[in-house]
Amino acid sequence: MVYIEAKNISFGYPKKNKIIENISLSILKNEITAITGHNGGGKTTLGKLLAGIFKPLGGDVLIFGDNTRELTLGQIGEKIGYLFQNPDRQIFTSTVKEELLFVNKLKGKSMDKAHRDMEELLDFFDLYSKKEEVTFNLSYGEKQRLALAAILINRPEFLILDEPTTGLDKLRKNKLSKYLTKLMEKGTGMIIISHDLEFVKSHASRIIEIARGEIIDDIR
Ligand SMILES: Nc1ncnc2c1ncn2[C@@H]1O[C@H](COP(=O)(O)OP(=O)(O)OP(=O)(O)O)[C@@H](O)[C@H]1O
Repeated sequence: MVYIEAKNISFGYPKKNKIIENISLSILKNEITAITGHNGGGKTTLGKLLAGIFKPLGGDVLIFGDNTRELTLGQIGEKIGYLFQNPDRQIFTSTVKEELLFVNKLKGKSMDKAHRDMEELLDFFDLYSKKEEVTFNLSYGEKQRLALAAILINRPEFLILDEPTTGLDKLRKNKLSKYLTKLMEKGTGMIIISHDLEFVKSHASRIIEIARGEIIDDIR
Protein backbone atom coordinates (compact mmCIF):
# COMPACT_ATOMS: atom_id res chain seq x y z
CA MET A 1 0.00 0.00 0.00
CA VAL A 2 1.44 3.41 -1.01
CA TYR A 3 1.31 5.59 2.10
CA ILE A 4 3.27 8.69 1.02
CA GLU A 5 3.59 9.80 -2.57
CA ALA A 6 5.85 12.60 -3.77
CA LYS A 7 5.08 13.80 -7.29
CA ASN A 8 7.84 15.82 -8.93
CA ILE A 9 8.64 17.82 -5.82
CA SER A 10 11.15 20.61 -5.54
CA PHE A 11 12.09 22.80 -2.61
CA GLY A 12 14.58 25.50 -1.63
CA TYR A 13 15.06 27.66 1.44
CA PRO A 14 14.70 31.43 0.97
CA LYS A 15 17.75 32.95 -0.78
CA LYS A 16 19.22 29.49 -1.48
CA ASN A 17 19.38 27.35 -4.59
CA LYS A 18 17.06 24.40 -4.93
CA ILE A 19 17.72 21.84 -2.21
CA ILE A 20 15.33 19.21 -3.59
CA GLU A 21 15.08 18.81 -7.36
CA ASN A 22 12.17 17.03 -9.02
CA ILE A 23 11.89 14.03 -6.76
CA SER A 24 9.13 11.48 -7.32
CA LEU A 25 8.78 8.70 -4.83
CA SER A 26 6.22 6.21 -3.55
CA ILE A 27 6.70 5.10 0.04
CA LEU A 28 5.00 1.89 1.10
CA LYS A 29 3.69 1.30 4.59
CA ASN A 30 4.50 -2.37 4.87
CA GLU A 31 8.26 -2.00 4.47
CA ILE A 32 10.88 0.10 6.22
CA THR A 33 12.44 2.71 3.94
CA ALA A 34 15.80 4.25 4.74
CA ILE A 35 17.00 7.58 3.36
CA THR A 36 20.78 7.85 3.43
CA GLY A 37 23.47 10.08 1.92
CA HIS A 38 26.24 12.49 2.80
CA ASN A 39 25.80 15.54 5.05
CA GLY A 40 23.91 18.37 3.44
CA GLY A 41 22.48 16.21 0.64
CA GLY A 42 18.90 17.09 1.57
CA LYS A 43 17.76 14.10 3.67
CA THR A 44 16.18 16.10 6.48
CA THR A 45 14.56 18.51 4.02
CA LEU A 46 13.10 15.58 2.08
CA GLY A 47 11.91 13.96 5.33
CA LYS A 48 10.09 17.16 6.35
CA LEU A 49 8.50 17.42 2.90
CA LEU A 50 7.33 13.80 3.04
CA ALA A 51 5.95 14.42 6.55
CA GLY A 52 4.04 17.51 5.36
CA ILE A 53 5.96 19.79 7.76
CA PHE A 54 7.32 21.67 4.73
CA LYS A 55 5.17 22.17 1.64
CA PRO A 56 6.94 21.70 -1.71
CA LEU A 57 7.52 24.77 -3.91
CA GLY A 58 6.73 22.64 -6.96
CA GLY A 59 4.87 19.33 -7.20
CA ASP A 60 2.74 17.64 -4.54
CA VAL A 61 3.06 15.29 -1.60
CA LEU A 62 0.12 13.03 -0.83
CA ILE A 63 -0.22 11.34 2.55
CA PHE A 64 -2.56 8.42 2.15
CA GLY A 65 -4.18 10.28 -0.76
CA ASP A 66 -4.46 13.70 0.93
CA ASN A 67 -2.39 16.60 -0.41
CA THR A 68 -0.16 18.01 2.35
CA ARG A 69 -1.05 21.54 1.19
CA GLU A 70 -4.57 20.93 2.45
CA LEU A 71 -3.64 19.28 5.76
CA THR A 72 -2.99 21.18 8.99
CA LEU A 73 -0.02 20.16 11.13
CA GLY A 74 -2.53 18.78 13.65
CA GLN A 75 -4.13 16.53 11.01
CA ILE A 76 -0.70 15.39 9.84
CA GLY A 77 0.36 14.60 13.41
CA GLU A 78 -2.56 12.17 13.69
CA LYS A 79 -1.14 10.20 10.76
CA ILE A 80 2.61 10.66 10.87
CA GLY A 81 4.90 10.92 13.88
CA TYR A 82 8.15 12.80 13.20
CA LEU A 83 11.17 12.35 15.44
CA PHE A 84 13.47 15.37 15.02
CA GLN A 85 17.25 15.04 14.97
CA ASN A 86 17.49 16.61 18.42
CA PRO A 87 14.99 15.26 20.99
CA ASP A 88 15.31 18.46 23.06
CA ARG A 89 13.36 20.21 20.32
CA GLN A 90 10.29 18.15 20.98
CA ILE A 91 10.17 17.77 24.74
CA PHE A 92 7.81 20.44 26.00
CA THR A 93 7.10 19.81 29.66
CA SER A 94 9.21 19.59 32.80
CA THR A 95 8.64 15.98 33.88
CA VAL A 96 8.46 12.63 32.12
CA LYS A 97 4.96 12.03 33.47
CA GLU A 98 3.65 15.41 32.24
CA GLU A 99 5.21 14.90 28.82
CA LEU A 100 3.20 11.73 28.37
CA LEU A 101 -0.03 13.22 29.70
CA PHE A 102 -0.19 16.60 27.99
CA VAL A 103 -1.17 15.52 24.46
CA ASN A 104 -4.18 13.60 25.72
CA LYS A 105 -5.06 16.48 28.07
CA LEU A 106 -4.85 18.92 25.14
CA LYS A 107 -7.12 16.67 23.12
CA GLY A 108 -9.64 16.68 25.95
CA LYS A 109 -9.32 12.94 26.66
CA SER A 110 -10.31 11.65 30.09
CA MET A 111 -7.66 11.47 32.82
CA ASP A 112 -8.29 7.75 32.94
CA LYS A 113 -7.38 7.30 29.26
CA ALA A 114 -4.40 9.70 29.60
CA HIS A 115 -3.02 7.67 32.51
CA ARG A 116 -3.57 4.35 30.72
CA ASP A 117 -1.62 5.58 27.66
CA MET A 118 1.13 6.97 29.87
CA GLU A 119 1.54 3.70 31.79
CA GLU A 120 1.62 1.67 28.56
CA LEU A 121 4.32 3.88 27.02
CA LEU A 122 6.43 4.06 30.19
CA ASP A 123 6.40 0.30 30.15
CA PHE A 124 7.08 -0.08 26.41
CA PHE A 125 10.08 2.27 26.49
CA ASP A 126 11.51 1.15 29.86
CA LEU A 127 10.94 4.59 31.36
CA TYR A 128 8.88 3.52 34.34
CA SER A 129 11.61 4.26 36.87
CA LYS A 130 11.92 7.78 35.37
CA LYS A 131 8.21 8.63 35.64
CA GLU A 132 8.69 11.49 38.14
CA GLU A 133 12.05 12.62 36.70
CA VAL A 134 12.67 16.16 35.47
CA THR A 135 13.10 15.89 31.68
CA PHE A 136 16.17 18.18 31.75
CA ASN A 137 18.05 15.53 33.78
CA LEU A 138 17.44 12.63 31.39
CA SER A 139 20.27 11.11 29.36
CA TYR A 140 20.23 11.63 25.58
CA GLY A 141 18.93 8.09 24.97
CA GLU A 142 16.18 8.56 27.58
CA LYS A 143 15.16 11.89 26.03
CA GLN A 144 14.97 10.24 22.65
CA ARG A 145 12.82 7.40 24.00
CA LEU A 146 10.59 9.94 25.74
CA ALA A 147 10.22 12.01 22.54
CA LEU A 148 9.31 8.85 20.62
CA ALA A 149 6.87 7.77 23.34
CA ALA A 150 5.17 11.19 23.27
CA ILE A 151 4.79 10.97 19.48
CA LEU A 152 3.09 7.61 19.88
CA ILE A 153 0.31 9.08 22.07
CA ASN A 154 -1.34 10.17 18.80
CA ARG A 155 -1.10 6.54 17.59
CA PRO A 156 0.37 7.51 14.20
CA GLU A 157 0.28 4.83 11.50
CA PHE A 158 3.61 5.99 10.16
CA LEU A 159 6.86 7.29 11.67
CA ILE A 160 9.67 9.35 10.18
CA LEU A 161 12.79 9.16 12.32
CA ASP A 162 15.58 11.65 11.59
CA GLU A 163 19.00 10.26 12.57
CA PRO A 164 17.60 8.22 15.45
CA THR A 165 20.96 6.66 16.37
CA THR A 166 22.99 9.87 16.77
CA GLY A 167 24.46 10.03 20.24
CA LEU A 168 23.51 6.46 21.15
CA ASP A 169 26.06 3.87 22.23
CA LYS A 170 25.83 0.24 21.11
CA LEU A 171 23.61 -0.78 24.00
CA ARG A 172 21.17 2.11 23.44
CA LYS A 173 21.12 1.43 19.70
CA ASN A 174 20.19 -2.17 20.39
CA LYS A 175 17.42 -0.97 22.69
CA LEU A 176 16.11 1.41 20.04
CA SER A 177 16.21 -1.47 17.52
CA LYS A 178 14.12 -3.55 19.88
CA TYR A 179 11.44 -0.82 20.19
CA LEU A 180 11.37 -0.14 16.46
CA THR A 181 11.01 -3.85 15.73
CA LYS A 182 8.08 -4.04 18.15
CA LEU A 183 6.45 -1.06 16.39
CA MET A 184 7.05 -2.64 12.99
CA GLU A 185 5.38 -5.81 14.22
CA LYS A 186 2.37 -3.75 15.25
CA GLY A 187 2.13 -2.53 11.64
CA THR A 188 3.58 0.98 11.99
CA GLY A 189 5.17 2.14 8.71
CA MET A 190 8.55 3.84 8.90
CA ILE A 191 11.14 5.99 7.16
CA ILE A 192 14.53 6.06 8.85
CA ILE A 193 16.80 8.95 7.83
CA SER A 194 20.33 7.98 8.77
CA HIS A 195 23.99 7.80 7.81
CA ASP A 196 24.35 4.79 10.08
CA LEU A 197 24.48 2.13 7.39
CA GLU A 198 24.83 -0.77 9.79
CA PHE A 199 21.66 0.28 11.62
CA VAL A 200 19.83 1.02 8.38
CA LYS A 201 20.74 -2.33 6.84
CA SER A 202 19.48 -4.23 9.85
CA HIS A 203 16.02 -2.59 9.62
CA ALA A 204 15.25 -1.31 6.15
CA SER A 205 14.27 -3.37 3.15
CA ARG A 206 14.56 -0.37 0.84
CA ILE A 207 17.49 2.06 0.86
CA ILE A 208 17.25 5.38 -0.97
CA GLU A 209 20.39 7.46 -1.34
CA ILE A 210 20.17 11.23 -1.76
CA ALA A 211 22.90 13.56 -3.02
CA ARG A 212 22.58 17.22 -3.96
CA GLY A 213 18.80 17.00 -3.67
CA GLU A 214 18.37 14.09 -6.05
CA ILE A 215 17.84 10.36 -5.68
CA ILE A 216 21.03 8.67 -6.81
CA ASP A 217 20.17 5.14 -5.72
CA ASP A 218 17.03 3.24 -4.72
CA ILE A 219 17.56 -0.41 -3.91
CA ARG A 220 15.49 -3.19 -2.37
N1 LIG B 1 16.49 26.18 7.64
C1 LIG B 1 17.37 26.24 6.65
N2 LIG B 1 17.63 27.41 6.02
C2 LIG B 1 18.52 27.48 5.02
N3 LIG B 1 19.21 26.44 4.53
C3 LIG B 1 19.01 25.24 5.12
C4 LIG B 1 18.07 25.08 6.20
N4 LIG B 1 18.07 23.77 6.58
C5 LIG B 1 18.96 23.15 5.76
N5 LIG B 1 19.51 24.02 4.89
C6 LIG B 1 20.48 23.68 3.83
O1 LIG B 1 19.88 22.73 2.97
C7 LIG B 1 20.84 21.75 2.57
C8 LIG B 1 20.30 20.37 2.87
O2 LIG B 1 20.18 20.23 4.29
P1 LIG B 1 19.55 18.95 4.98
O3 LIG B 1 19.58 19.20 6.45
O4 LIG B 1 18.26 18.65 4.34
O5 LIG B 1 20.59 17.83 4.57
P2 LIG B 1 20.91 16.44 5.26
O6 LIG B 1 21.26 15.50 4.16
O7 LIG B 1 19.81 16.05 6.17
O8 LIG B 1 22.20 16.80 6.09
P3 LIG B 1 22.73 16.17 7.50
O9 LIG B 1 23.11 14.77 7.20
O10 LIG B 1 23.91 17.06 7.79
O11 LIG B 1 21.62 16.32 8.49
C9 LIG B 1 22.13 22.11 3.26
O12 LIG B 1 22.92 22.83 2.33
C10 LIG B 1 21.70 23.01 4.39
O13 LIG B 1 22.71 23.94 4.68
